[in-house]
Amino acid sequence: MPHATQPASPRASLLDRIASPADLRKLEASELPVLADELRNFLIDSVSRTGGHLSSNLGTVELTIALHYVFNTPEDRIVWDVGHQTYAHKVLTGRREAMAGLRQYQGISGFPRRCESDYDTFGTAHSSTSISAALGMAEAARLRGEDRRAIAVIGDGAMSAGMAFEALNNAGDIHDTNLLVILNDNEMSISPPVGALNKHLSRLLSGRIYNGARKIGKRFLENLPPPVFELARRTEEHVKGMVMPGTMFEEFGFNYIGPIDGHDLESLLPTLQNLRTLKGPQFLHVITRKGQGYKLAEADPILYHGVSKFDHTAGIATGKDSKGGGKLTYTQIFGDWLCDMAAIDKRLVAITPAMREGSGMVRFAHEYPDRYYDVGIAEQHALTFGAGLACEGFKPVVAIYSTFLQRAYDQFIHDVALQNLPVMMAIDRAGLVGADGATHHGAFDLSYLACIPNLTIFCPADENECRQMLYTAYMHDGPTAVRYPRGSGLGVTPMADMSLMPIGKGEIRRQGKRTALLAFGSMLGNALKAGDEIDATVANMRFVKPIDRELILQLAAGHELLVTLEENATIGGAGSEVTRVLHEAGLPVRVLQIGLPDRFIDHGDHAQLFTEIGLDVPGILKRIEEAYQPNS
Ligand SMILES: Cc1ncc(C[n+]2csc(CCOP(=O)(O)OP(=O)(O)O)c2C)c(N)n1
Ligand SMILES: CC(=O)[C@@H](O)[C@H](O)COP(=O)(O)O
Ligand SMILES: [Mg+2]
Repeated sequence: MPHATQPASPRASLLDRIASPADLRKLEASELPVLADELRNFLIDSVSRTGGHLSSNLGTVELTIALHYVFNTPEDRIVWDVGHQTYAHKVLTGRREAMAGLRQYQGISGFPRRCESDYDTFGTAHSSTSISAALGMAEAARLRGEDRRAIAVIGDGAMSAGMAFEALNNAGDIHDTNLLVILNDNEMSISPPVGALNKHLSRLLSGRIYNGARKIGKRFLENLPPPVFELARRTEEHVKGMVMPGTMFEEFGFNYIGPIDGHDLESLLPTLQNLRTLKGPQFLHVITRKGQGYKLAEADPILYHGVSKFDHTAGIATGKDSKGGGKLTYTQIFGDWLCDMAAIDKRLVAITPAMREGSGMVRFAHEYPDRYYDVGIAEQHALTFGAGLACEGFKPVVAIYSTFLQRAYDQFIHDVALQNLPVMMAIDRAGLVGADGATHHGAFDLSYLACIPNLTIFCPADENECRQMLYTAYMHDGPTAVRYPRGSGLGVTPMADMSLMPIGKGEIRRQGKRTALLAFGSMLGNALKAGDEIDATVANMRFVKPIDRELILQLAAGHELLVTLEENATIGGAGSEVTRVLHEAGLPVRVLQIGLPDRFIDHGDHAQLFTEIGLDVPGILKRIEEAYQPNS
């Protein structure tokens, strides 16, 4: 079954013949394993040049080929969950050349996007949306009397989210909806899978022998006329009930088939061909391997889940930090602080919704396994679970990416903040994240958090401030959020000692004239540089809530123009808080709000994106200069 391990061949002959799935369908089925080799080699080479989500893509090469070969795409709709496994799909749907610009500035996205191709039926990147979206498409076809299929391809990690179950619950109840759910089970999330669902899937895997026998039976059953088929199917369920409990997917009303080997085209093709003819909700369980065909990724699928550019013959040097360029990252500062804090306070418990590596919790998980909770892709549950722990006197720290916190908004308001519970959120990836792009930028957290009562919001401007703020937030008796960006900061080495910071107090970092720059968090560095250029006052505001009203009024009294700087949407963010304070005080000072514009920002290098939207130093200076123009 395993095929390629070598770098890309420059003359990938079958691949050369494919500009679209229509070309793919002209190949003989017997040629497809060779195509899979070529495609896999191409992906290894291509991702080594651009960076990207390697392991998941290598695991879905055969499945992608089989789906486009059997189904009439794009008429039949494939919805890829998360969409981090769509590189083979991109190549087969006319974007082979464009892969050179994958995740690069102005290049194609690392995820499916409707604006990129007709074959990208639904934009994804936040997980567990595929079944809902595909169900909507299947229902649209049914309502219009159109004969086409909708297929959701969802991973075992993504399957653990509540939203996937909400969709199953709905879909299994609509008997004549032509929905096919394909569970791509590689027994991995980003990290090893967790939870009872995972155990259920493992039990299904261990029932292979039974299922193998069942598959043969199914081929026979499918050739029977419908009434006899139905009777036989019920008999089969009865027999199965005696052998092993029904799969939970059958209990949800799906016809469950599998598990089958997702790298074996000889199994995949006939199974999909059969499924294509079946009506009603179908569920196919395929087993794949993350990193399949690239030995280094097979051996360490976590390291190769998401990679920067690398030398594919040597692989990624383990331990190389691709996010901070060799400097200490905010994520590492959080991870170290968490362990230090846990050592001095036994009440500390830490929660991650499936982001152990990305959130810097590997060491904590190892050193404090009893106080570590990976709850799966379940942001909503993570917050309310933390609230429950806090009710009983524990001190939960929920580490969460800004973009994924969007999922848990009501849980934070209703379960944490309203009850004033001391749940601390360590919000990583706040601001622009770079190559993942619009779906992953932490663009909105200040806007959606600033309006919530009881919450204290910390914006560290450098690494040491981050450590001290994490400590201060943890010690605070109420809900707190510390937001910090992806990667490294100004390079200020954190002090080992931890001390409380005065809550709601900013500081003046540079005294100048005429213009005052009010920097929030990650914008301090550029504010100081811009301040030097024009001899402006620079304040490190530190808090968005409570905001330092006294400092704002003081700056307003001594300057002609206040400029707020934040790596968050300008609308509703920190700058809006500043203008609100000034408005309430009745001060007619001019304010220029600089932050993320009112549009979704694409992927690309962080510095390029900053230049594009004018958050770099020249951009800031230009906006200030314009503000002083007579008619501005
Ligand atoms: C709502 C949400 N939370 C977290 C993530 C981060 N994330 C991306 S892929 C992934 C693991 C997905 O596992 P699985 O669905 O099994 O796919 P695999 O990576 O194994 O191919 C996670 C947690 C996300 N994309 N969306
Ligand atoms: C697809 C997904 O959601 C994650 O894999 C994400 O790309 C990780 O981002 P970081 O690289 O910033 O951890
Ligand atoms: Mg998986």
